[in-house]
Amino acid sequence: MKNTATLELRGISKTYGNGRQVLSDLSYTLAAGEYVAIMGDSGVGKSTLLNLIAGLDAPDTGEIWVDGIALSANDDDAATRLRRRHFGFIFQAFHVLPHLTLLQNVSLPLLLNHLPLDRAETMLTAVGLKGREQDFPRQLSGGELQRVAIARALVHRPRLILADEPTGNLDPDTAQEILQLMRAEIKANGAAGIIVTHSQAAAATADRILLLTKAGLQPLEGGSNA
Ligand SMILES: Nc1ncnc2c1ncn2[C@@H]1O[C@H](COP(=O)(O)OP(=O)(O)OP(=O)(O)O)[C@@H](O)[C@H]1O
Repeated sequence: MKNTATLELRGISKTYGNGRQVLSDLSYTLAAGEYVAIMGDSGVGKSTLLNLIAGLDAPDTGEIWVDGIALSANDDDAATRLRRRHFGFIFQAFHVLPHLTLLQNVSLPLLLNHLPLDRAETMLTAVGLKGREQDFPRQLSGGELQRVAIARALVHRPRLILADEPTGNLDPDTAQEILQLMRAEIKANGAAGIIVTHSQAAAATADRILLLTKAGLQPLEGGSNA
């Protein structure tokens, strides 16, 4: 493993077409094995930041480096390969595919990355869906679907896990179990993770809590520091 930061943000700025500047000259470095929560007022730009890191949108200025590779230096194919192999997304927008069984859905990142498929079943069990492998997404509740999305995001042991309100539609006990699973996966794989959340309980499962304001990302007390 290269001895570089897993994620490095250098002077990121983003203004939307309507002239609204959301992020201004934001810099931050996330090391391998680090798990941070980002909190902040509604509209401050948390999802915008996560979308930029995910490569779903491009910053106006600045660079985003993942494992020593600049995202902007990648052509589209290379960026897609990097994301597919190294990223795990837990976003509301990343729907579970309706025509695939749960097992097929969770197997997808393994298939695309030519990895052994057996971990798909393990991950479904880890999120409490053992015995539901052959079910289709339409047979699941919203919370169960979210757990499938989480299993799919973690199954290929990504280097960088990005989660936007991952437990928003889970009951508190299940949310805690899933958050601890996310944390355990990040730590076991020497990955890095960012969770964006309004929930203090969810944020407290990260190593550190960062507050996003107009001034940038500032540390806040309250992470688990474990
Ligand atoms: N595609 C877009 N076009 C124009 N403005 C946008 C776009 N996406 C987001 N915004 C604006 O940018 C600002 C930041 O939005 P963002 O979703 O990043 O905030 P957030 O901190 O994640 O908020 P919340 O906690 O409410 O989810 C908001 O004022 C929003 O209206």
